[in-house]
Amino acid sequence: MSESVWTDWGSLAFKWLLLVTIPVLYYWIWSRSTFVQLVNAIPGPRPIPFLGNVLDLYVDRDEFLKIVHIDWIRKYGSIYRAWGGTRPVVVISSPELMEPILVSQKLITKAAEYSFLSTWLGECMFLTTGTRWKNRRRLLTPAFHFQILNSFVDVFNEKSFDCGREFERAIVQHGGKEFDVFPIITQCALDIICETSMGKQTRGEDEKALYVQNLHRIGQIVMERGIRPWLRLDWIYQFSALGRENKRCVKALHNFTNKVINDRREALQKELSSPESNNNFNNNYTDHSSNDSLTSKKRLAFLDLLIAASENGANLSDDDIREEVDTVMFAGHDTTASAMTWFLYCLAMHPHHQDLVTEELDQIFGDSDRPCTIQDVAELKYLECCIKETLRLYPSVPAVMRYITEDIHVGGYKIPAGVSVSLMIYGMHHNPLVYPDPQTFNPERFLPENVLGRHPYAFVPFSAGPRNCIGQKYGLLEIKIVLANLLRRFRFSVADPSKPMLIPSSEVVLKPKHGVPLIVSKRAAH
Ligand code: HEM
Repeated sequence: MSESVWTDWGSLAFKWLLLVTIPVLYYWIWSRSTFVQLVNAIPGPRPIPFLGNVLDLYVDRDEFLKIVHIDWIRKYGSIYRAWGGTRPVVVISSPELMEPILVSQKLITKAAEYSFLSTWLGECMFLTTGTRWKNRRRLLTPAFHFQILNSFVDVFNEKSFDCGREFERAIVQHGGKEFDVFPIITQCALDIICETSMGKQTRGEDEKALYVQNLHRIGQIVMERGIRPWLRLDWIYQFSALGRENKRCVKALHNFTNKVINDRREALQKELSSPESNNNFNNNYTDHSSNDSLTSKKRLAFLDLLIAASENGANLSDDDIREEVDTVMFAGHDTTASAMTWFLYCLAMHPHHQDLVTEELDQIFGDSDRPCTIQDVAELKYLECCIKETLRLYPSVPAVMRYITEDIHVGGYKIPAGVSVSLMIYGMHHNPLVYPDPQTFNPERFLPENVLGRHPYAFVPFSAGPRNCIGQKYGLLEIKIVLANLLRRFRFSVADPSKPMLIPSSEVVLKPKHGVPLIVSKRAAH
């Protein structure tokens, strides 16, 4: 063998040695850094080099939820850490430890994991931070003012009556047997957000079905990407099957919202150019940061407010508008649809509590078919307890995450800047130290006398602090009116009440993995 062959072999072996040695050396130095030592001072599952705890979490979506929200909290306590490759996440599940992070005016930056949503939602209010977030939040807050919400009550009633008619059709179609109620409720919630916040929209059934299908899939894609660290890298992700599917879903979702915006612009143009128009639209847009303007001018609903703002000099491009519309279309119906579906499921599994809700409804409405009013809503106390207990057991958003921008101390540990913190709403709501017998559906937990003494951050389905849910009041009002109208007319039950309660699938919004099959029957005299 010639000398040059040996030299080639030698240089190849040397290159391989370097290729292995450099990452190992880098990892060894990194693992001794103060950052890693501080994170590892917090208890948590044992990580393996380079992969961290990824293999522990390479499981099905419902199994994932059980591991991170139940098993590891039980094992390591209300604060634990886990490694997604070389990225740490500190996981918190007690009200005392969550409070300082939720109320902080500084810790308002979303964790890097949210960037998986950015091909779809761009730099919308939900994802962005700093001045951009503050400006957007201030611009959009008036669209959720109680005067606006009161004007939506008719739509909430009308759409819940439509939903009732869908249920009647489905009862006949399924011969009185079980059927999945989730699609019917989702349709109702989507119609409501389209008609309230987006102006009157008449979107076709196929179009809406396709939107919901793509939305559902993108929620799953984001979770799947989150538990595969190699897919965090955009240049790998975009060529992967999941990345290509992501692109297809986003295109379809944007098509839908672009049509929503264009149709509304056209409708407004027609209104403005009609002889009866008194050009209220542009006159009604004001910078709501001044209190005078709050009282002096009529308010605009969400999309009208965005369009008016862009036409009146606010710094809002067409993409900016689409991103906010995408966010509110999704956040404003997927969350309420999930909450209403889980509610019907909980009452179907617990007929005694359903009886108490219907007794309350019968006292207020009797046999009348009249719509539900804001005054009725205030009287529906037991219904509200059941809604809260549903949101405790099945919070539509199971966790919120923050990026820690400066070192903080929580629970006796120093969390260094650069870490992601996950605030486990689902985990805390199921933590036996916070709620005794947490798996049991018990709406009495939310009677005023039983709430006394409970930590104010023990129940946070809408998050809390500066980045809480902007649509909280909207969502609760919608849920109450729709559910009141449905329970006035229908009874919900399950074929086999002895089955254990369903475990949800961990997605951006908590979903029933295989739908929620219920038996729906018409109540006597309704
Ligand atoms: C059951 C109903 C709802 C639940 C449980 C819920 C829950 C939440 C939670 C937990 C957050 C904080 C997310 C985070 O920090 O990552 C949030 C934010 C948000 N929600 Fe809701 N939501 C609901 C309904 C709605 C509705 C009806 C709308 C709009 C019509 C809406 C719009 C938003 C927006 C725009 C944000 C981002 C706020 C910001 O970052 O400043 N939500 N929601």
